[in-house]
This record gives sequence, C-alpha cells and structure tokens, in this order.
Amino acid sequence: MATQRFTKHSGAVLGVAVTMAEVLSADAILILLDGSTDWKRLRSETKETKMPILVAADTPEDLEGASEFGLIPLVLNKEKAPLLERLQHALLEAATDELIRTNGDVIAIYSGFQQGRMDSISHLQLDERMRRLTVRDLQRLESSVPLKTIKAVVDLAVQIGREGREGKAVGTLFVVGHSRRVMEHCNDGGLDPFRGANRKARNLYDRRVQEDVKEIAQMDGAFVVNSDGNIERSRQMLEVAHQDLTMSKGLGARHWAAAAISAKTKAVAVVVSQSTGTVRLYQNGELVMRIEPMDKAVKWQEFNYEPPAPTPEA
Ligand SMILES: Nc1ncnc2c1ncn2[C@@H]1O[C@H](COP(=O)(O)OP(=O)(O)OP(=O)(O)O)[C@@H](O)[C@H]1O
Repeated sequence: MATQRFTKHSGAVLGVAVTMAEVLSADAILILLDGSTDWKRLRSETKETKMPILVAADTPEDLEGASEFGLIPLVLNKEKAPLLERLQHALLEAATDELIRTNGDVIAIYSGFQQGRMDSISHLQLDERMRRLTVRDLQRLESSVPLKTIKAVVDLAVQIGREGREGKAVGTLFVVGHSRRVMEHCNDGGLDPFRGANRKARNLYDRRVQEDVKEIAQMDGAFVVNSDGNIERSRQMLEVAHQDLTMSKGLGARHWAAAAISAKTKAVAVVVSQSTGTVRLYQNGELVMRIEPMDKAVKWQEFNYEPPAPTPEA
C-alpha cells in the first residue's frame, strides 16, 4: 500500500481549495492521492465545510479508514495512468455514483508537478456529455441484466475504445446477460482461453481478468458475459439473422451482430468500434446508448500543459 504524507503544506493547499469551492459553489472537493494519508488530519483541515470531500486513490487499501472520517472514497485502479486520465476517471466514477452532478463543478487537488505533494488546484467543470455514463441513463435501459454488471462491461469497453492495445485501435463485442440463450447462437471463432477456466479467472471485476480481456479483444469474435460478470465464452461468432433491423450507415458486421443478438435474446450487447473507439449499447435490436471515447467527452482546457496521449496508428 502506497502512502502520501499529509504535511503543513497539504493543509494550506486544502484550505485554499475549500475557500475556492465555497466561493464558486462547487459540488465537491476532489483530492487525488498517490496513496493512503492521514485521514484524521485531512478531515480536521476541512471541518469548516459541509461540502462533500472525495478522496481518490488507486486501491481499496489506499483508502481504508477514509470513510470513518466522513470522506468519500473513490477507487481508481489506474496506477500507471497519466494524471489527466486519473482525474477524468475520478470524475466519471463520482458522476456515475451520483456524488456530483454531471454538469457540475468540482475543485480538484492533486500532485501535478511532484509526486506525493499536493501542489495543484483546479476548478473543473464537467462536460454535459458525461451524462451518457450516469447510472440514471443505465437505469433507463430497464434491463433484466443487473446494472452493476452492465456498468462493469461498459467501463471496460470504454477503456478498450480509448486505449486500444499496444498503439493499435481495438474493436470488440460483449454480450451481457442471458448467457445460456446467447450461447445457443454462438460458434467458436478460435481457441477460447476462458473456456474451462475457474470462475475467479473469468470474473470481469478482477483486474487481471480485465487485462486478459483487453488482450483477447484484439482477436475476432465476441465475449459472452453472464449476469454476475463471469465470462462464459470469448472469441465467439454470433449466428443471428438481422433482416428486420435497421442500422446507421457505416456500421459493419460487428454492430449488426450486436443489434441482432439483442433482438433475439434479452441480453444487452456492448460494442466497441475499432474505427472510432465509440461504445454502443444495443437492446431489443435497437441502439440505446452511445458513448464517445472519454478523451473527447470532457473539455480539459485547464490541463493543456500536459502533452496529449499519442494517437494510435491507423
Ligand atoms: N457475427 C459476428 N459475431 C462476432 N463478431 C463479429 C461478427 N461479425 C463480425 N464480427 C467481428 O467484427 C470485426 C469487424 O467487422 P466489421 O469491420 O464489419 O465491423 P464494424 O461493425 O464496422 O465494426 P468496427 O467499427 O469495429 O470496424 C470482425 O473482424 C469480427 O471480429
């Protein structure tokens, strides 16, 4: 578990952030940490404000004990990610959990220049388009597939769409829920590494499994995920007719297959487009949600001191 010292300097920066947040009527203060810190001291420096204080770090262990002091922990699981991405992810998590409004304001404190030292404060305004990923939007799907599982798949799909793999754009397809019915319409598209693996090695909530999925996503075919988030199959070719469906121009076989399986079964299909990184959700044969890659979905003028991530090769 990493730690970050809470110093007199941290207290002073926090004090300024609290004043800023009050003056600007922000929704919350977000503290991005490089590890666990002195929660008691952090709380005592912010006791004057009733504003929610979100503390974000990479692992649940880093955040242990924070909630006992009325702080709201946010686990990032983004150890090696650049600052911009960690901040974006923290905001997205907070918006998804409805801790902040999706078009709200947040005062963020983070180590912008020196690791382990709270040296930067920013006033962040969330973009309207982040709304696409709120729980409320997912709830509107009225699916029999648990929201938690859909959200986990969507999170992973968004990551795949944004990051690709080893500099290359990756597209893939997840069919979530009602897996037994879904498998009736599947054929192996190649050797399936998940077949026969024990449950833990197939559960999407596990970070190692997420990495495996990113690797396998480079190959042809779909992932079949059950309602609990276990991967039942990967590299599956879906055999479903799509005569009665309509689809936006320019979308190819992967998207047709996604729409068709969602029409044929009660599963939700989550597609990552290789060409654009856009994630689309299909239900009952129709497009029900579209999520642009996160980097485009948030305006970050405040952060233009950081060079943009290299664009994947075409
Ligand atoms: N029936 C299917 N079941 C599962 N995967 C499929 C199916 N059809 C196509 N795919 C996958 O989609 C890949 C790309 O197909 P295509 O380019 O036509 O899709 P697309 O919808 O245009 O998606 P993208 O935007 O990612 O290119 C194929 O290489 C294959 O891996």
